[in-house]
Amino acid sequence: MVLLKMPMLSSTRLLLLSSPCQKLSSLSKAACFHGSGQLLRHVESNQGPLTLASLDPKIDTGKTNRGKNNKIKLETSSTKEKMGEVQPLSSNKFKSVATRKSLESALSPFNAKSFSELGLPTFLLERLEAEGFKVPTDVQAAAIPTILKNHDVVIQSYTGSGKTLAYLLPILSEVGPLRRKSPDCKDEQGKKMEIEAVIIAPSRELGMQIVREFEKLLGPSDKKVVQQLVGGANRSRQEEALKKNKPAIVVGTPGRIAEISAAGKLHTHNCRFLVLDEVDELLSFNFREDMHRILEHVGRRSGMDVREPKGPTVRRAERQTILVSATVPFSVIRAARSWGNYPLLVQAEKVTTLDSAPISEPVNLSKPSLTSSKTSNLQGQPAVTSLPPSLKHYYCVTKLQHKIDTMRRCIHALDAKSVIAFMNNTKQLKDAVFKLEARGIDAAELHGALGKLVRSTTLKKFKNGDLRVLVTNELSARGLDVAECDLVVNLDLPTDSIHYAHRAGRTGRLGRKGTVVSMCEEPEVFVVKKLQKQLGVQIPACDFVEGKLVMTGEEERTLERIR
Ligand SMILES: Nc1ncnc2c1ncn2[C@@H]1O[C@H](COP(=O)(O)OP(=O)(O)OP(=O)(O)O)[C@@H](O)[C@H]1O
Repeated sequence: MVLLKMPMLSSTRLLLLSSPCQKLSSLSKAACFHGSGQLLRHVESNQGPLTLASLDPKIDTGKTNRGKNNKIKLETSSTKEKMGEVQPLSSNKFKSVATRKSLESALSPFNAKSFSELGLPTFLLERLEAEGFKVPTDVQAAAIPTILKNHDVVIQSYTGSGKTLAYLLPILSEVGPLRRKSPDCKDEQGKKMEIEAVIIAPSRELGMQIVREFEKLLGPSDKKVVQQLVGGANRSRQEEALKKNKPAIVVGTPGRIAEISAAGKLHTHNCRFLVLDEVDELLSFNFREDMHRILEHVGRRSGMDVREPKGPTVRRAERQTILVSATVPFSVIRAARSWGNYPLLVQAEKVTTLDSAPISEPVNLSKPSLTSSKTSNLQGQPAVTSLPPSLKHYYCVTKLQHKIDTMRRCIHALDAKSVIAFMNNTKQLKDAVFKLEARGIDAAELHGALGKLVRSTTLKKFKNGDLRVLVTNELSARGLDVAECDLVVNLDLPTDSIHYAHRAGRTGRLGRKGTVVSMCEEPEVFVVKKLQKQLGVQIPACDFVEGKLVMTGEEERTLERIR
């Protein structure tokens, strides 16, 4: 077998403006990334110098009863480069993958210990066992002890590597019926229950998925401990449920959480955990006002002086802030420094200071500035691994009017069972579905303009395998977890490398195999080349001939030379 190895390059945000509509959305997002700092009340200078000694994980941070084995391994730099692998066509089997059993050990994210070594309470360990979670993933093994030690964290690890449980387990260790009960812990019956953890996600689908993950571990009798507060659902019913069930954990979208909070129906001043899942998306312009309210209110007691000296050795008087995403641009690092208390960066199995974080400023690659000094400075920076190592990437040049036909040939060539196809323009999704169905492929559209019932039903059908293709837009690019998805097709190229990473990450989850095929017209090939460079992955040209995927570009000739 011939392997082509190439070092990962810095995953700097790209701005590729290929249509007026994309241009607008990209620009507004870029504006918000730059502008998010203006939201912030605390400035960096409040925090004092950050030293490794001050981060000593063995120092007691105020809470008791922590596990003994949860020392945090701090690394001061993240300069190890990971190697991507590209295999020649002949070695590809393109089998569809349906179950956890099919994890490839070489690419598996499970190199860690057992859950019992991470300092989790017994009840929770029992629930994990019962639900079939046997071994923590690398990011879980690093993040769980760090959060249990009260550190604010930024968790960055590639898509499908288990980031949800990485924050959910430490929260359940401290909040709700599975928690570690310490002597001073008040009984629920003796004390008015308050919200102790708030989790924010950018979409209703992702919010509901997180709630299901909580419910799985809480079990049927305790599932009211968590409540979803997502948009699109009946607000007064949600407010009534809050009053009646007194949940300890709420999971929701920024708009709905901010709305209920502003109405005085959500009491979060004593909240201990604030999680922003897909934080880079939550920093976008669309969520700006709601996020401002949430960050100002959750876990912030009135009268508390937020300018008090901070430090990991000080008993926490305010919330613990946990920021999570597969992509961490500089705006997130800046936000973490401003909102957090000595935050640490957890990247896969490593825990480092934010100082050693790779900094990625947006670079507009629609201009011919690739060789400018700014770009060349980025070359030496460590790679940000946002993509699962098990993914295979290809692009296929095809005329606009032939894209659906090319996709049909792609699905058959790869024998793909569960496909997510992304388009940029919502209005074109229906037409794509119509054409796929005309070719005998079960498909449905999913986007934000559909009613909540249609959205839930479509997603359920896709997860159950009743639909072969889900045709969607950016709504489904973030967080959506469908284990069986074995192919992602970009019917339109994404606007930048961050969007590419999240779309691609819907397949190849948790070490499974997955393929990403981007369809483009000849004049767009340069965009693929730039994505390839930014992401540090090989994206060879391919076509689908006689029911097979064949590589057609210079990469194939390179492979021939190596052979
Ligand atoms: N330790 C584990 N053992 C087995 N399965 C796990 C484990 N941890 C997580 N999973 C499962 O792996 C899948 C992917 O996890 P999750 O959605 O948290 O990934 P993620 O890193 O948040 O991805 P994304 O960046 O796309 O949101 C989920 O179905 C989850 O239940």
